[in-house]
Amino acid sequence: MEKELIIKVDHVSMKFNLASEKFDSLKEYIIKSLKKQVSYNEFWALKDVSFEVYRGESLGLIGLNGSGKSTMLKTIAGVLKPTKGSVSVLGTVAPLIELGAGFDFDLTARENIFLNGALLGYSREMMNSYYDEIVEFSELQNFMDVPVKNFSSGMVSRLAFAIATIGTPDIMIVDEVLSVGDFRFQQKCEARIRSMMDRGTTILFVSHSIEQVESICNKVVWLDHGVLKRFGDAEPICNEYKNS
Ligand SMILES: Nc1ncnc2c1ncn2[C@@H]1O[C@H](COP(=O)(O)OP(=O)(O)OP(=O)(O)O)[C@@H](O)[C@H]1O
Repeated sequence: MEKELIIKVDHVSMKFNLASEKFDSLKEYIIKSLKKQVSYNEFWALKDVSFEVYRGESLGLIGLNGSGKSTMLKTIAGVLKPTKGSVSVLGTVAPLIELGAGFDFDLTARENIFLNGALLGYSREMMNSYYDEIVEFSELQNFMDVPVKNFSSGMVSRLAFAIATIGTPDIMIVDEVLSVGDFRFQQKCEARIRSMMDRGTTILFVSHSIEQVESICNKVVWLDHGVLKRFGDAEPICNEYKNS
């Protein structure tokens, strides 16, 4: 059977401009900025990165702190536009990047379920049909009418994970979220990710746990200072990474 291309990352480079001097106040920065007196250092977080992902694969991104993993995922999620090159994504994407980022902390958990659903592009009817499943998975049955500002960070993550993983998206981006919550809940999240993979969802996964990457992913991208160091089957690359 012909493999179906689902993501194509084509010669992607990403530049950030970092102000090269310190400012004592926002006012000083704005004035200097308007007078064009602010100088910037160019910083390339990704340098000419290319790889492809096929339907049903699960791709891990590995590399040291600051190597560009999150930046890469954000360009695939469409949050960042690459400075050079292009990213084509052929399917729906569920980004689990900053869990709880779309919450209004003054609203209750129940209200946030519908708010978050709307942000993810889901209708009220769809959220109604998934409501019980979200509550059950998050194990927050007794807290649905409590404002989210009173939740612990683990509770926020549980609710956000339960909302973000409803349905069967073509691609799911999982950035470090398996490190939230307690150990038992992490295992429950991992099981849910596996069942989505079984239903054909392609997973893009970032974790500092190389064991987790090895157990979930069959392909790996290894980034080193924004450069693609290795791309291919997970096992040999993870072994090389562990020994590096
Ligand atoms: N919005 C931004 N503005 C300026 N620099 C940025 C921005 N986002 C990321 N960077 C820089 O780009 C580099 C890559 O960051 P990125 O978050 O992609 O790395 P990472 O591999 O995910 O790191 P970690 O493992 O620590 O999460 C870092 O040096 C970071 O400081």
